[in-house]
Amino acid sequence: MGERVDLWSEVIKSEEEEGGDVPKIEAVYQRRKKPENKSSSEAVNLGWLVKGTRTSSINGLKRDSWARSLSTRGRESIAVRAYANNQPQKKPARRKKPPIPKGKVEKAPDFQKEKEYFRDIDAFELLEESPSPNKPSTWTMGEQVVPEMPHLSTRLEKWLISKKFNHACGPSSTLSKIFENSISTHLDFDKSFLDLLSACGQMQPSNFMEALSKFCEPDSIVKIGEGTYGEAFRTGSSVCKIVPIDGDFRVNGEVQKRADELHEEVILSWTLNQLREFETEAQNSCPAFIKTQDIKVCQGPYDPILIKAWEEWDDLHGSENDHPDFPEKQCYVMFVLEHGGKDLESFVLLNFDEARSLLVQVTAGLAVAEAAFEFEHRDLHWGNILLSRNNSCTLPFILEGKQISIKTFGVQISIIDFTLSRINTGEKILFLDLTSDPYLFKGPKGDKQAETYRKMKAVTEDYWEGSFARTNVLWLIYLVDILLTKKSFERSSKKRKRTTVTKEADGEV
Ligand SMILES: Nc1ncnc2c1ncn2[C@@H]1O[C@H](COP(=O)(O)OP(=O)(O)OP(=O)(O)O)[C@@H](O)[C@H]1O
Repeated sequence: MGERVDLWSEVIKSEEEEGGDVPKIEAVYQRRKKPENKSSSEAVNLGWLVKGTRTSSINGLKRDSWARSLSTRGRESIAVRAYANNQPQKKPARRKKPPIPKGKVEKAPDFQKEKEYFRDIDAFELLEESPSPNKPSTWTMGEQVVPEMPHLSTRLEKWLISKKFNHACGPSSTLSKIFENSISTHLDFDKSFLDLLSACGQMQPSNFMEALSKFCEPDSIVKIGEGTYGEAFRTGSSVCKIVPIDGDFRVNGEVQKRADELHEEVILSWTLNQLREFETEAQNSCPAFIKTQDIKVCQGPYDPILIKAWEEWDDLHGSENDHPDFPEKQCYVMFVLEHGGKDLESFVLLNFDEARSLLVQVTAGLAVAEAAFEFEHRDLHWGNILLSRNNSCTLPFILEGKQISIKTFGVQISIIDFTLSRINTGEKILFLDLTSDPYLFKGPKGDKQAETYRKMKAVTEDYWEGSFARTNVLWLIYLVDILLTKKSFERSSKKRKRTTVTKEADGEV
């Protein structure tokens, strides 16, 4: 996260330390650190940096698989209008904004009382400013260098600064109390973090366990999977995927994702959720993408219960990830998802009908999302297709107004992990610029997954913001290959016999 301005908590803390009214002038000797520039171009450089150290043993990195090493995740978005001018492609019908679940949006605080209070004291001049001609962003106080003003731009701003650096002037301590519970946390966060919080319907990050205990008894939490960025835990009937963000140290050998990237992934997840609305007038709907039930920003170290769950999984499966030792201030995004079952890599398909249904569901799902949002998954390897068995016979899909019923043979798929995905929400195009991740295209020759990334690169010609539905087709071809070469069915001897007979009748060996 960028530099935070937490004047309120400092003011309040210093008041408490002073024991109330004793005025004390404190000098500030540190120059305010320049905020980190977090533009995507810098992220690109950072990515290279990480790649450079990746193969070395710095930090004892555990992950080194190219397939799971997308270090540069500079997710980007461009406005639809700008995009439409460049591309001879049809802009999709504007859809209503992604729905934030009803009842989950917290009410914004009403600052009316506080505003009136400050209007009343507006006549006060609270601080004598003496801008340094040499350093416009600093004020001088003798030898001391005073931090530059945060962008609060009100009388409040001046009062806060005066309170911080000259306790003798300004109104009494009651002022700080007025805002204590309402805006102190807001002053604490940078813009992209606030945007992320807002997309999650929050004013401030939640406590980890408070958030998790809404879904299950904490003791029942079990780790069920892991990716480079996320740890997945089963919490009752849901799955919580926890992604650390904004920290200045690497996790699993990768630079942590930034709040603005996660903000886009949050929008993308809510947008795909719209496809699950089967209204009568719906033009495009399908149940093929994992249902996002909630998304929360959390803060704090991993709870001992989560650490225990992590260690138990590590004992059984041998984790590729780092042990989750996070500091007090660590922030995360917690995706609360429907449990989608097992990934295709470990799921045992019982017969050809199940394999065929899997292919049809994935194909239809991609077709629907493509029609609705120009969606391209761009990373549909067998770890990102989950399967579960249920008693369903068919599943409803609507493609461009046409209702389709797909036979499931008792198997239902859920597509997950939209990190590389591209989507046109009707307001923005969200995509990941893979140009900045050359390592992704350097996987082993002949490996189906590696070849698929390379084919995508050839199709898009590195213009990743563009719409290239063919990338979806490339992943379908990959999927067929995987089913043919890497999956086998348990077959009864009776069935095997019948197959042989049929083949012989057809003149096949
Ligand atoms: N909704 C879900 N239901 C069941 N299992 C899930 C679910 N979401 C994630 N998982 C499990 O957690 C694993 C990691 O999830 P995911 O692929 O989304 O993480 P990631 O960090 O984004 O991965 P990557 O390394 O591909 O970037 C999955 O392979 C799967 O085993």
